[in-house]
Amino acid sequence: MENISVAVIGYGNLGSSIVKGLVRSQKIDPSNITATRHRPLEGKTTNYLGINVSNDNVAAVKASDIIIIAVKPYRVKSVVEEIAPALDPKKHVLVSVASGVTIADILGFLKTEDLPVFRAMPNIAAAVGESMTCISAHASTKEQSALVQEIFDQSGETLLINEELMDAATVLGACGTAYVLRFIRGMMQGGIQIGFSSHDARKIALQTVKGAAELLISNGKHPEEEIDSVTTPKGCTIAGLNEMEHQGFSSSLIRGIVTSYEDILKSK
Ligand SMILES: NC(=O)C1=CN([C@@H]2O[C@H](COP(=O)(O)OP(=O)(O)OC[C@H]3O[C@@H](n4cnc5c(N)ncnc54)[C@H](OP(=O)(O)O)[C@@H]3O)[C@@H](O)[C@H]2O)C=CC1
Ligand SMILES: O=C(O)[C@@H]1CCC=N1
Repeated sequence: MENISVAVIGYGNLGSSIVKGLVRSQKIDPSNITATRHRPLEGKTTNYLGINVSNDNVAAVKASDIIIIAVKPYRVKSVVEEIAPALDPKKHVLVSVASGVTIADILGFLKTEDLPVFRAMPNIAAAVGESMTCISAHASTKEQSALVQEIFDQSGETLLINEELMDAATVLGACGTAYVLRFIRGMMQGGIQIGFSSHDARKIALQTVKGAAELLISNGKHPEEEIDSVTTPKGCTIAGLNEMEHQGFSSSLIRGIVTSYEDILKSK
């Protein structure tokens, strides 16, 4: 990976998280990363991470091997059409992280089937090396697939999936960050009501969420098995959990996930 150069077209919430994850990994020299944005830059063409920043998508493509498209879905067509003449199938690999835009859409914008095109669905925890990134590929060699996976491995866990599951991956793995953050906020609100300062409620909620996830990551168990270890018969945990379920806790989560999924399908 050391000699690979990466262009991130769209240095926004997700694009900057991907870049931070890559820089943090120290597997790629920041000077080999170029990120582009739409708004005019205020003078500096390197930023605090040591990467190149620019408004010139075509120059960024020409200077890079891996091109990550991280603009809003409705901008993918114009950006891909803009950079298409600069893309060389022998050199470049294109990766789109845009929600709901298929590989077939991108090939249509490119007007070629020859370029290796990937979809990847990371989340903003890439910035701290803890993303979950699902990846699917078109017309790529094993080496190209391995390279794209290695790039996203630097910012968390990766999973190769069939593209038909990419919208589901978007909901569970990318929107999922927001669902979990809202859960944490709810924990904090409850914690404050029963006596903690916001600061301490935040600390307790975060470490409790992290600990619960780490338990399952380390032992591979189903959550309900560990819930059994927490719920004392006639105890306070089961009383609270059952009340949460009476109020529709799991059901609202499932419905929210399905609604997000339907929203992506509607946008097509
Ligand atoms: N946010 C998330 O958690 C996730 C987002 N995604 C996908 O990632 C994509 C980006 O989302 P997000 O980061 O939230 O969006 P943002 O609006 O934060 O970022 C979009 C970036 O694209 C830049 N941009 C716009 N037009 C151009 C252009 N013509 N050339 C170069 N750059 C341009 C913007 O520039 P400027 O800053 O100057 O306005 C901005 O930096 C979307 O397609 C989304 O579906 C996928 C998974 C998770
Ligand atoms: O909400 C969105 O549209 C994007 C896609 C996945 C996460 N954020």
